[in-house]
Amino acid sequence: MILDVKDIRKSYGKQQVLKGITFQIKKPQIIALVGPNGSGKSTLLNIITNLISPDSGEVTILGKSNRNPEIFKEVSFMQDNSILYDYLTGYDHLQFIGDVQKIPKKQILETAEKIGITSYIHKKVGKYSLGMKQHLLLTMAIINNPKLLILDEPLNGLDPTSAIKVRNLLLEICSKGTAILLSSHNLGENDRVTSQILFLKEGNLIEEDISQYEETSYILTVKDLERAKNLLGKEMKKVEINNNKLEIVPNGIPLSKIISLLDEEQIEVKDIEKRIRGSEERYQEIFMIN
Ligand SMILES: Nc1ncnc2c1ncn2[C@@H]1O[C@H](COP(=O)(O)OP(=O)(O)OP(=O)(O)O)[C@@H](O)[C@H]1O
Repeated sequence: MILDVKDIRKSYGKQQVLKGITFQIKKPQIIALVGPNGSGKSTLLNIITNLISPDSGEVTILGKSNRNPEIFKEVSFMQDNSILYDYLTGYDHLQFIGDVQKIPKKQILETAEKIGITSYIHKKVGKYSLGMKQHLLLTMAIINNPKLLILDEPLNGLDPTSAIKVRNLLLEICSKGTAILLSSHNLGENDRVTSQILFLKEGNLIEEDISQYEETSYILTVKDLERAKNLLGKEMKKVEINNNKLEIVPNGIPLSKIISLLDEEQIEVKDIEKRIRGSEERYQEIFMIN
């Protein structure tokens, strides 16, 4: 077991932010923690990493209590950039962690190279852009090759190129045996890297596998709707007529096959629209946004 969170409760004054949060991470995988602003994501991550105490409940990481300082050799937490010192360089920050955790300089420089911060590593952090700070924070979080990596909004402030790079890096780190728990508002990005989502709603957790609800569908404008529906209905997971268009959930059957089936019956396709139902749609259902 990598992470075992049991019945965590936390209130600030009369506001009950977490009402009994329980979940586990059993194997290396990427899990996203999702919820509206103020839903308690940071509070939960801060409790898991023992930065704040819960009112009740327990967190066990790799078989040890999260209050045991030993675990932080194998767990990293990437927080927001307020923990950085403007008057120190990126390398100063990395060296500090390296000294505390006895990480060789070579490993520090290799990690910096991998993330792509080498060109500005000796500049003062006060001169860094938001994206450069995010990259430094990520380097700081992974230099000890943690077994559990916890990231609060890792893609915040990154341009698309950097976000893709970080996403690929997270997938690579995970494939080498690190479990990753991240909070993120970027739902489309989450779908690309995560296998599981923890939706935090009104202090409770709704835990879901993305594969449960991720679905590709095609909306086809065709000449002969009924005939097309009867033809494809036998082979596809779902075929419906909505607003004079054919909605198809193909269940793995490629679009080219759909087109050729229709073509064989001389049914003309005038337009095709692809829709991917992912965590964004699920988020709307859970948090009832119209
Ligand atoms: N130290 C504190 N004292 C009082 N209330 C707090 C404290 N920290 C957080 N809160 C309140 O607890 C709730 C949850 O805050 P938290 O920062 O955990 O949410 P979040 O989901 O991380 O939000 P965001 O997406 O905006 O970062 C909010 O209503 C917040 O105002």
